[in-house]
Amino acid sequence: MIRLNNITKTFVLRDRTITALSGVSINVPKGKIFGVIGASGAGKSTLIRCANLLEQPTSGEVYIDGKNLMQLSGAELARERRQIGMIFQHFNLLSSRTVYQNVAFPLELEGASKTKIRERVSELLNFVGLADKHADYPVSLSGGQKQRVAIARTLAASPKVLLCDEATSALDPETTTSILKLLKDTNEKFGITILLITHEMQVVKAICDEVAIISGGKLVEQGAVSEIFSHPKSELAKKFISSSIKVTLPREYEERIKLNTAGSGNPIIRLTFNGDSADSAVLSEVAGLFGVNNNIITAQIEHAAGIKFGTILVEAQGNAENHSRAINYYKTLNIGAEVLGYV
Ligand SMILES: Nc1ncnc2c1ncn2[C@@H]1O[C@H](COP(=O)(O)OP(=O)(O)OP(=O)(O)O)[C@@H](O)[C@H]1O
Repeated sequence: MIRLNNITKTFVLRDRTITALSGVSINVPKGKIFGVIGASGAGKSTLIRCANLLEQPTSGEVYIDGKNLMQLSGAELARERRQIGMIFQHFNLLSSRTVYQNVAFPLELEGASKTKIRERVSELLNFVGLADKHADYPVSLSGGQKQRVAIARTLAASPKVLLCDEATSALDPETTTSILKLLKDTNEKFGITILLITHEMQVVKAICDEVAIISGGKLVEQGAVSEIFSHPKSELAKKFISSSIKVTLPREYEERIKLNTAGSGNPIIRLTFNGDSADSAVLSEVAGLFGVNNNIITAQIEHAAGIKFGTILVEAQGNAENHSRAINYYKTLNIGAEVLGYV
């Protein structure tokens, strides 16, 4: 549905030339949600803006639903762009229009009848959960509500494709979750293909089917989310994945490890689960097999595209010989086991 072919974009400034994108190709199948992740300055915004030619690539091709946008006349491109919705980090609502009038705007441009507008706007406001706010102005809405209006407005034009430019970056975590759910519902209910850019692996994990990782304007790695999470190849992919897992040893344990210079006692072990790890009741297994009981200190286990991964920090009890047997056993199950110290 969206195919960016060997896209290069250079910006020529007075004193230098910036290569924002260098030979980037991505292919987003119909009905999928595709995430592009990268750090600040990686080229994400430039890439998504190339997808509807808000930014004209220096070279390469942009196909939407089989049409090469770069070969279209101005009028044809304008028509095609109506099929490509876009939502932004800062919502871009019309402040002088009510919620209803914002959502009605694309339909008015199309010349739809008042009845058709009324029907469609009320359907969409129900869909985004804002039917009761129809007469309010954007200024009185929360960030999440504004983004809901922006999504409803974009859907009013019945797009085939939705481009999301850091759509949740200005929102708190709870609101982010609800907007991501709304995007997923939009994808499922209307079959809309979504291309989104983000700097957060949480967003990719929550709703994307496929992901591309970019850095310095180049594509580093791309594939199914389940594949990238289970077998990340690049250092950058590994870094983004670990940044979405925030498990740290409580200070009290750090102090105790520092004080225990003898290196004996109960080991504190970091168990790391990735897509290759056996999905078994491993903590009770090691208790049964080796007499090693584990006291869970802290843990974060996540799911992405059917893959379970994450980290558990445990204090292992029992004797030293059995600890190393248990550690070897974890390794046979592809569970990372690192001793952080002893308490
Ligand atoms: N209009 C422009 N003129 C000149 N340079 C630009 C322009 N737009 C982007 N760039 C440069 O291109 C590079 C990629 O920028 P881009 O905004 O695409 O990155 P990004 O990954 O979206 O970053 P962020 O997450 O900070 O928005 C940066 O070096 C940026 O300075």
